[in-house]
Amino acid sequence: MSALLQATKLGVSVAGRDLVLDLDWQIQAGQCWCVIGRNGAGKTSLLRTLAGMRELERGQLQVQGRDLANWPLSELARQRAFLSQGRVDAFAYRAIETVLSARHPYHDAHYWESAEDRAIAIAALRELDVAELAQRDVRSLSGGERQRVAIAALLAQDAQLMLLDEPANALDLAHQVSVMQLFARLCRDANKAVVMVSHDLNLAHRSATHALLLMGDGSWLAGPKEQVMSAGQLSLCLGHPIERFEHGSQTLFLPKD
Ligand SMILES: Nc1ncnc2c1ncn2[C@@H]1O[C@H](COP(=O)(O)OP(=O)(O)OP(=O)(O)O)[C@@H](O)[C@H]1O
Repeated sequence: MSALLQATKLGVSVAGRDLVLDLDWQIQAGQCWCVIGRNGAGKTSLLRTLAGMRELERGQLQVQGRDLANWPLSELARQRAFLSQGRVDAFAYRAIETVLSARHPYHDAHYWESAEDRAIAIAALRELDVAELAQRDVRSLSGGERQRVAIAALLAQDAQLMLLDEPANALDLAHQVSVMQLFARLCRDANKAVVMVSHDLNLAHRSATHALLLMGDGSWLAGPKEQVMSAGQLSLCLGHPIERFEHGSQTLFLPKD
């Protein structure tokens, strides 16, 4: 079976600087990838390229064996969803409306949302613990509440591949843990795949099965997390010495003084 996403000799550069060089990478159903790198290493640029929101400069990118450029947009939107970092709401939409808008890729045959769309949207808001905010103007929500509504919309889109730029951003501790557990569960039990950018090594290690380290000079390292998330590799990647500890069933990473 084809990989959900396959990059071959993929290159990403910005303003003449190579951020990612010759990336050969496959994402399979059931895998949860975290993307790690220091500020400016190219994580967002890579994610936007994978989502088709940034022009493919070098190499090949295939979704389920078909070149990304050859996917009709609404069909692609049923296969992959993208959660961007930060959002600006200019208009007075209710939270439920922003989640329902994620159902548009399923509306080829009808304009208005169906009862099923509504049920899916409400279930997604409940999953993210924001059902009671359904009728609120999104502009009145706190940063963390708005982020959870955005994740609810992503769930309602029901794509197999989810590309997430810092999904735990702005969330309190309890919701950081529950959201990361949710993505891990969707990969493990619902055959989804996740690629998420994270600056929190401990949370990332708990939920991910695999890791992609971007070294900032174009080089990269990809593989199962136990191979890739070593203290040495992470120290190199993040430009600061890091220690790795095993604590019961948990792995912890701490920066050295
Ligand atoms: N339009 C642009 N012109 C010049 N440089 C840009 C442009 N867009 C992005 N960059 C630069 O490209 C680099 C990669 O940016 P990117 O947002 O992908 O980094 P990142 O790894 O996601 O960083 P962070 O951890 O800070 O979110 C940064 O140095 C950024 O300043």
